[in-house]
Amino acid sequence: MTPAVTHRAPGKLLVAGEYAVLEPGQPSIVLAVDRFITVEASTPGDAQVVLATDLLPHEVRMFRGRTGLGPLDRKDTRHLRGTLAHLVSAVEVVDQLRSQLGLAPVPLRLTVRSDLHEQGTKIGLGSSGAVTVAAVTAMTDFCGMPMPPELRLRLALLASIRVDTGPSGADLAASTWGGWILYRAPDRARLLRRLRRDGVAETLLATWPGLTVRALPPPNALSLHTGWSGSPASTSTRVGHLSRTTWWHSAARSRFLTRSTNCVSTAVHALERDDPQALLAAVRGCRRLLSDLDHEAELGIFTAALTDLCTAAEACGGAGKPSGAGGGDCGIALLPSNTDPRTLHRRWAAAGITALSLRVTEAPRSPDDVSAAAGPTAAHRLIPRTA
Ligand SMILES: Nc1ncnc2c1ncn2[C@@H]1O[C@H](COP(=O)(O)OP(=O)(O)O)[C@@H](O)[C@H]1O
Ligand SMILES: C[C@@](O)(CCOP(=O)(O)OP(=O)(O)O)CC(=O)O
Repeated sequence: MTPAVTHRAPGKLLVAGEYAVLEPGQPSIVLAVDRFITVEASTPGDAQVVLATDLLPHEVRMFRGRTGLGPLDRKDTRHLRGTLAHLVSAVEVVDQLRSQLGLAPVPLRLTVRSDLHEQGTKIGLGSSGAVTVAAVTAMTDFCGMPMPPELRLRLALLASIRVDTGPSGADLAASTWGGWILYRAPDRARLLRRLRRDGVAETLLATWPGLTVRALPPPNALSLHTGWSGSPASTSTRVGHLSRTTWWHSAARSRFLTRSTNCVSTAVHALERDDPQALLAAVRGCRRLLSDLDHEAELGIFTAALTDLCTAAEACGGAGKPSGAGGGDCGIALLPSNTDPRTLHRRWAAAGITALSLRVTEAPRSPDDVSAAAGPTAAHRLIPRTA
């Protein structure tokens, strides 16, 4: 029996560039934190595929059909489009890749444990991205086809866009590499069309215009703090709403994209020069940008808790902003390292915000380890060890 393989992928926080990063080629800064989703890939009992996650009270046994996975018990059908959508898509993408490489599907059990939820409630650390990266990595290792990070990111992106072409994939990049990351997204709608036309293997190795991943140096003189607003928020609702507004089709959108690019560039230069004051100014700029977007497009980004979170960070001499789509979930604050964070945490507690004890995960050893530019040169790495 093939030995079980376990992989854990970290959650993420967005430092700069949210909403703008939805546009292919627009920059964002994302970082990975030390809360994880863990996926074990192992040999199942009597079904071809078994998915077990702590989000469901029972495991779901499945068969492999001509068009993908189906549940053995029809009562489980609803889970395939809901809670299990990302896991199912990850399995189907790896199955398609193996089939295109002339390899048989591998009997598979995936067992998932999430630390990105509090009592079953997501806290906004990118659980869909982390579960996809962890599942793809555990599966490809288990099947004897270990891959370099850039191919794992691409497989995870393909799995993700089969569920929804909306999300940028910034969470996938942070979960794949860890540390502070500069991320630009590819055109997901175009990728999905290509995936349907050419299949996984060919799409995986094509050039993906717009996609960039680069490691950034962490700031040395600032501490990072994360506050949980206590309420979960639906990112897809906000992103879907935005694309239907008149704002989306107006000149205001291109002004927003230009301002966002400037904010991210200022933050990147501040990180590269290790200039804490410049980074704080850039993060305050990101807060103002999101606030203007909120007013213009009426997205409900700034809840009372998220506004309090930012105000408290600035009152303590730092900078704060929502992380991601807002409306709830988390926000971040950066404080000068010589500032006692207890004042911030007291202010947050008074506003009903929970300070989460999170640290940035270890970064890639060198920026050269991070490259999403893998094209056809990576083809040989697809050939599995056991083939
Ligand atoms: N522990 C888990 N097990 C299986 N799937 C998960 C798990 N955590 C998240 N997911 C997938 O991610 C989806 C949640 O995505 P989303 O609402 O975007 O949350 P987040 O903001 O944390 O990414 C779930 O519906 C499910 O498909
Ligand atoms: C709006 C965004 O640019 C940032 C959203 O970040 P969130 O952290 O809100 O997303 P979830 O991981 O689903 O919680 C959308 C995106 O980049 O996909």
